[in-house]
Amino acid sequence: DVFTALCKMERLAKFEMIMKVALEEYVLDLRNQMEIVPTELERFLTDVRYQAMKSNKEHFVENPINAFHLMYRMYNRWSRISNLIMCDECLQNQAAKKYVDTLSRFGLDTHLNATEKDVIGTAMALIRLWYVYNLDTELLIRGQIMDTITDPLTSSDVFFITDIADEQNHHYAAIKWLEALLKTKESTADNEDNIKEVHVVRRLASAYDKYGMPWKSLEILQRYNEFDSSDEKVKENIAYFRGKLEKLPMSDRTKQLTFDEPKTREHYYSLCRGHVARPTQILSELKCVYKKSILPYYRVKEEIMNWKPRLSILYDVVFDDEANVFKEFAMSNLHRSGVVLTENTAGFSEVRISETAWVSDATIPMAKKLSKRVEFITGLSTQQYPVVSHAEFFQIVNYGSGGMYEEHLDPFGYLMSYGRAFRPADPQDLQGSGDRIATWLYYLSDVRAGGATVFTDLNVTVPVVKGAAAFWYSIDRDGDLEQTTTHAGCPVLLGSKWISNKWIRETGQIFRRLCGKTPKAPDDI
Ligand SMILES: O=C(O)CCC(=O)C(=O)O
Ligand SMILES: [Fe+2]
Repeated sequence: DVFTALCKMERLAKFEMIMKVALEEYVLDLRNQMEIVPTELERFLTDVRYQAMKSNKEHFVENPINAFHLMYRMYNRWSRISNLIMCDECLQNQAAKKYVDTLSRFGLDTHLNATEKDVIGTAMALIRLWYVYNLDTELLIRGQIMDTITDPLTSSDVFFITDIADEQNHHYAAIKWLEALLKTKESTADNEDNIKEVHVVRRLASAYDKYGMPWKSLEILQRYNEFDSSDEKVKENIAYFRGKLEKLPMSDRTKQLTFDEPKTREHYYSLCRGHVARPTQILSELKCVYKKSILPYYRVKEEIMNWKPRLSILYDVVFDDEANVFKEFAMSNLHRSGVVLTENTAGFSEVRISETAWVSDATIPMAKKLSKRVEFITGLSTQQYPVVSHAEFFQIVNYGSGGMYEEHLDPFGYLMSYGRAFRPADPQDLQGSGDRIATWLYYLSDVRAGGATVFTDLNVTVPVVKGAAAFWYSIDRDGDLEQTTTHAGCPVLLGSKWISNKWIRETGQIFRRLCGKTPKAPDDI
């Protein structure tokens, strides 16, 4: 997959530049051979010249609308063009051979090519961002997200996106998007793609019908017919819906359009938007301190976000060049992030859209350095041994377009002993090192918007601040799970989010995390 990591999408945008050059050469060669250049190819080349100029700019795909445009073009248009050039008999042609050669000379690996899953992934990203951040649908279609503006979504883009939304049971979104598209159609004379207002009207009517509101479909069509009665299809549709409605009992005519995202996630979304206020009583007890480390000369800026369980943000704990070393390492080692799914199985799932690389302290000196820093600041051991380690390898993560990680707890053990039926992926490892006692999360990048780490029980939103780290205990001093450390990584709205996790295990901390005066005493690090 490509959509699952922003850095892969950036590579894809660069890849397109090379494809564009190869295509230009191909057209030139055809002309020199006095061959006919297919009009589709000519038209595409004009478009792609203009597009690739923009998509080659840095940070381009960090905008999810751009990410969608790029993927859509790659999957739908480039693949058609490639088929056109590389058909069996065409490959006899010198120009076509050269085209293929140029691509392979640049080592363009096929797995970087966009697949259907990628286009769907970037379309779903737009839907997700729209409902999580309450984005204005019309503005979004016009290409605006917050204060950034880019190429609008065309009518056929919106048709594609709403089809995906419908398939994935986001019917509310599909209807709202079509309604907004209709409004933009009404307010502009734009009729690109030959998609006219009437086409949108009929789609919207059909979407309402599928949703179980055929009377709304009828209403929409009738309204359109009053204004323009020349369309025969609309008249047919009106007759069809009249007939359908007559057969429908009155009791089935009451359904209204309602927001269909699970209610349980609404709180998580509010936190992502930064809209949850905490009680003044709690806020008044929080503070910022210069925290002592285990080195006598080293102190760090700590913002305490919660006392029990202890949750803090540490500032200026990783420098830009250090973060770059991690990112560089990760870029060539990324794989889709896994999650524990069921008994004994780990896997990929839609709850986590990102890619991951693991790095041990022995692999690169920077990993050792940053591990040690965690140890200096927290006082906990991060020592790695061949068998039983005190902490895990660093997990470096890059999120994808609209990428997020839904609510979860970091320790594995709760899967075993806290009422859930299934066991962790690697019980042997847990027997040796114990469970994840604490999480240290380095923020290796800034983002323009979104992507906060939110704690849904504590009502804490930790923003993405490059150079900072979040640190919290997931298991209390008594060895019990801190259920309230349930947290999530919010969808990234604008930007490329990089983090690196260090999970600290129970073993090795016995003389480092001392008991409190009472079994449940808050941590005081
Ligand atoms: O990306 C984030 O903000 C949270 C990530 C996280 O919770 C995890 O990787 O376990
Ligand atoms: Fe986590």
